[in-house]
Amino acid sequence: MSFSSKIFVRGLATSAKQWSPIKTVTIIGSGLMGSGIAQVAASTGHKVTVVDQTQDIVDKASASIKKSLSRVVKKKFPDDPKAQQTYIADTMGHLTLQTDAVSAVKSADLVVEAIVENLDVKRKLFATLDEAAPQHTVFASNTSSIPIKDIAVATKRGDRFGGLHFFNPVPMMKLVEVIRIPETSEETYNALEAFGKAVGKKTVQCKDEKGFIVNRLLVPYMVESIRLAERGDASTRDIDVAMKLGAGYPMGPFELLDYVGLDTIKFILDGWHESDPTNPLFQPCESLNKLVKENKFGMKTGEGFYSYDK
Ligand SMILES: C[C@H](O)CC(=O)SCCNC(=O)CCNC(=O)[C@H](O)C(C)(C)COP(=O)(O)OP(=O)(O)OC[C@H]1O[C@@H](n2cnc3c(N)ncnc32)[C@H](O)[C@@H]1OP(=O)(O)O
Ligand SMILES: NC(=O)c1ccc[n+]([C@@H]2O[C@H](COP(=O)([O-])OP(=O)(O)OC[C@H]3O[C@@H](n4cnc5c(N)ncnc54)[C@H](O)[C@@H]3O)[C@@H](O)[C@H]2O)c1
Repeated sequence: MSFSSKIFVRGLATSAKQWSPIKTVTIIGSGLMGSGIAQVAASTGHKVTVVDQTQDIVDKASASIKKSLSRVVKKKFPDDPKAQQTYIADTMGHLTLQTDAVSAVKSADLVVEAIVENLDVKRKLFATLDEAAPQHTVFASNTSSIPIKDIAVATKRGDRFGGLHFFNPVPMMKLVEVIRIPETSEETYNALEAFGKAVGKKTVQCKDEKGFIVNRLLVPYMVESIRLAERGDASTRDIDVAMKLGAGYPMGPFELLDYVGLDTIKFILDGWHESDPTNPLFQPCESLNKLVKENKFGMKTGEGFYSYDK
């Protein structure tokens, strides 16, 4: 085979690899979001490896995925226990949970990061994975608020980097936002969008701007709800009832704040205030700061705007 045709074939092979659908996925972070993303990827036939820091954490993630699956199958296969068990067994059969991130990316087509919302920790992780993952592997972050470009700079694969922003709870929320940075190649964007659809979500595309689409609208709405209560215009309960019955929302803003986590919302708001200090929507919120200072993060700690049985 001539030299030029070898280049041509290799080129096709390389680019063909970038065009082939994503089949093997590694998810780093098995918390609220990582376990949900793993669940929907495994239940749609993808080979999934989930990584977290300790065996105890991944064991807990396995239990939480099984618990969520048991809720899903009751609706998917009503009155058919055999089909329910088969679906759960097949999904769990596609899942490997471990604590070694480097070995977990060795044969990944896609790596989705869903670890703590901390830029330095995300950058450190991606820099390590960039050395370990194959050339064709696409990287994506599930970050709520950090610009994807600020994470991607830690790697040498900006053309194979994007954002996949899923919503909580992942098995129930039908949307995934697909975010591209200027370097994201067409092949990468197409692969990310196809993966979002393959796991059963509706995809939307947005620029790498603050909060992408949903959070840019939802976080200010939730914080404005707190300011409305701070002014004494209405109680948290009445504001929740009003938005559920008056606007058809499944949860009121204070229920949602406690559901997503007050620490997460404060992190997002503080980041946006720092980068745009005069924007009235991003001004610090006293009640939010007080609850977070008291470690009252909402459902995850048993108390936020409301109290929960832990
Ligand atoms: C900040 C981030 O970056 C971005 C975000 O994520 S912002 C947050 C986005 N998410 C939202 O806005 C969530 C809004 N809330 C909702 O959509 C709904 O309240 C909800 C889907 C969470 C719960 O559904 P709802 O009908 O209100 O109540 P619920 O009785 O808990 O669930 C009904 C059924 O849904 C299914 N379900 C709910 N949660 C589930 C889960 N985690 N796993 C599997 N199935 C679930 C179950 O079948 C459940 O029936 P069951 O209780 O008999 O098992
Ligand atoms: N909670 C939400 O509603 C929501 C929705 C969409 C996106 N997000 C984003 O998803 C990401 C994860 O959020 P979450 O709510 O699942 O958090 P979480 O705290 O539930 O889970 C984070 C997990 O990452 C693990 N982790 C941290 N550092 C790690 C490392 N270096 N290597 C491996 N694992 C590590 C932690 O042990 C933990 O299990 C964040 O970037 C967040 O902004 C959150």
